[in-house]
Amino acid sequence: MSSITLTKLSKSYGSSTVIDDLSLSIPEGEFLTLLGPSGCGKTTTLRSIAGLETPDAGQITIGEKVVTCMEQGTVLPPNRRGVGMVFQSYAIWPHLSVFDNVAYPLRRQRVSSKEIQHRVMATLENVGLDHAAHRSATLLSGGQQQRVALARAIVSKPDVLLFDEPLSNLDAQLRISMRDEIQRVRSQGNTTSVYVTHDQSEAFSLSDRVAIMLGGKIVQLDTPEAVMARPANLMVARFLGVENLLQGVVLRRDAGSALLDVPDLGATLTVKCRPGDANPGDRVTLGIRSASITVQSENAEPADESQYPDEPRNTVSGTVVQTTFLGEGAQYRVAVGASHVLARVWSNDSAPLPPNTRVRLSLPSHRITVFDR
Ligand SMILES: Nc1ncnc2c1ncn2[C@@H]1O[C@H](COP(=O)(O)OP(=O)(O)OP(=O)(O)O)[C@@H](O)[C@H]1O
Repeated sequence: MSSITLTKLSKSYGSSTVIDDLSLSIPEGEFLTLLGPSGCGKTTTLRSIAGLETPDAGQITIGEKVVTCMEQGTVLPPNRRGVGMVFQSYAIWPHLSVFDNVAYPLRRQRVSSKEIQHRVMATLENVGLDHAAHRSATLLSGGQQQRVALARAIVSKPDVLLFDEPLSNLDAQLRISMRDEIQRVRSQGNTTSVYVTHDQSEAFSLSDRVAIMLGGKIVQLDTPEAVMARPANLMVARFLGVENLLQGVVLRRDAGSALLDVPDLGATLTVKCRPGDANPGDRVTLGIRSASITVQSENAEPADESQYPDEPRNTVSGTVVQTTFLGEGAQYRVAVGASHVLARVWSNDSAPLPPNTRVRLSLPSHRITVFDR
């Protein structure tokens, strides 16, 4: 187990800056995910930690060891960094058996054959592949090949585990079982881990903290819950798929909340916000997820909202223009004022409301995020 520190890391290809003066500290034992859209520089950052890519500037420390320091010309090769890596493409050797694939890093370290036999079999057992030890690795399914890659990454008990989109080539079901496998293996050794993905659900389910990367920079570094609840800015909100983004103007400000005029909805809304987030006259953008909005037919009894006695519910009226049945619940596109609002209902307790139904939407104030325009 080692901490990882990146200091002022930069990398360009021609005129395109891929990592832009990036600094990041990952404490011992943490599972951190670099999450961002394609091309934002996640893989290049990960490969720089592994020693498979050389940055133009900056320093990387693993534990006490400076593994890259461009200012001093230090670049340790991958096999001297104490890292294990799992790639999207499995990267296992087709001409070797499962056993020999996993044994490979130990043989490079000149570990005795008795010890190799013991450690490889124990690791294969750990990932549920001991029965396949002597099969050719290429005869295994994609999911099993990725388990071989995971076993090979952990067999030498590295200080750090690096994962480059390891689930991308697997189908939905295998993805979940491999994700659980990574979580299990990781929690056994509590190895410091860096994981790269563009998939939010992977990032949120595995990580202690998530670093959102956009354009070669980390724009938000937080727990999964905090990233979901409070995207740092509008670009992060868009990347995370916050469906409803509305324009507003701040009318009034109290200690913990603000009253906003939202002409698109023809309504005023109260939102929770931090001091300094919104001042009277500010033009802002409001973000709210479809799943945070409650939908009710106007003919139904108003919902019991006593669980949030001090919470302004921001109720607005509208007309359903589109209903999409999602298997588990439904999504509604609702015309409110001059705008459309997306709302997601998770329950199948009653039949989905058909188009043209008049509805009440509740937009809980603590679920609305305010962004500078
Ligand atoms: N060897 C290279 N030569 C030129 N350009 C490169 C090279 N490697 C990466 N790039 C470019 O650098 C940018 C960042 O690549 P990187 O793979 O780090 O992004 P990413 O966020 O991991 O994206 P993805 O999820 O698509 O892999 C991309 O525009 C990519 O085309």
